[in-house]
Amino acid sequence: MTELPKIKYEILADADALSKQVADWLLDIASGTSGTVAICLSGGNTPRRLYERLAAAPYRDRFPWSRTHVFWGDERFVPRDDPLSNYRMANNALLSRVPIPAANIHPIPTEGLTPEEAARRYEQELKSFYEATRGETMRRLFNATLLGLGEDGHLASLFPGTDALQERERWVVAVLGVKAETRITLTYPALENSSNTAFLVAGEGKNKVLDRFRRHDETLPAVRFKPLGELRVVADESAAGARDLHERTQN
Ligand SMILES: O=C1O[C@H](COP(=O)(O)O)[C@@H](O)[C@H](O)[C@H]1O
Repeated sequence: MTELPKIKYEILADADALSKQVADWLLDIASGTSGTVAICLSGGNTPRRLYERLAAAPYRDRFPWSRTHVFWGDERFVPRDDPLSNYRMANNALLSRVPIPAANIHPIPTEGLTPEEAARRYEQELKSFYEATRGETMRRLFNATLLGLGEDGHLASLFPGTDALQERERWVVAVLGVKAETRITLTYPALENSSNTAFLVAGEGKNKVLDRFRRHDETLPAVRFKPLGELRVVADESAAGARDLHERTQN
């Protein structure tokens, strides 16, 4: 039988409480890290409130932005100003509002390249960053990784039934033909190389998939994710369902 990873579940009253919990968690990690802090951001809608919170007091002034680098776990292959762009969402909600150096922002390229070239280029950027800042101390690629849980169990743009799920060498691949727009996604080996990871899960629409996740339904890409560091699931009550309220940690 596959050994189950230890997962910490945190169930918060609503999406606002969820965003505060995750903002505090990120601030703790960043403050407790000496030197460069690398955060892998998620896209979609769920993290928007968190990003807005980080851009406001007290987080805006307390966060060590000057030594923080941000990356993305996945991107839609659209121009940066497209409403679907994960970069655009994070930039509007957070990055354009805090004193983070432009050189510390590492968007997935989506213009002037083929999807395959974009994936290769981002992989090279991640590897260069890793070698420059992580090699000597054997630290993880990311200090913190944020992930969403899609209703079909996808994380980043690792969708059920796709070849990307089998990838163990490449750190970044292009995913064509699943969604209307091509995606660029980090693969399991890159996403798993994180000291701390949190799935952010909010809203009633996530009820069924979160239930399947908790039952370790291995058909879900999110269940097959086995990070090297700590893993937590931070959910609101509508995603978790009332029966979960007294059952907050699971091995
Ligand atoms: O398409 C995507 O969806 C997932 C889940 O988004 P959510 O808003 O339903 O939590 C997201 O994590 C990913 O970055 C995004 O590209």
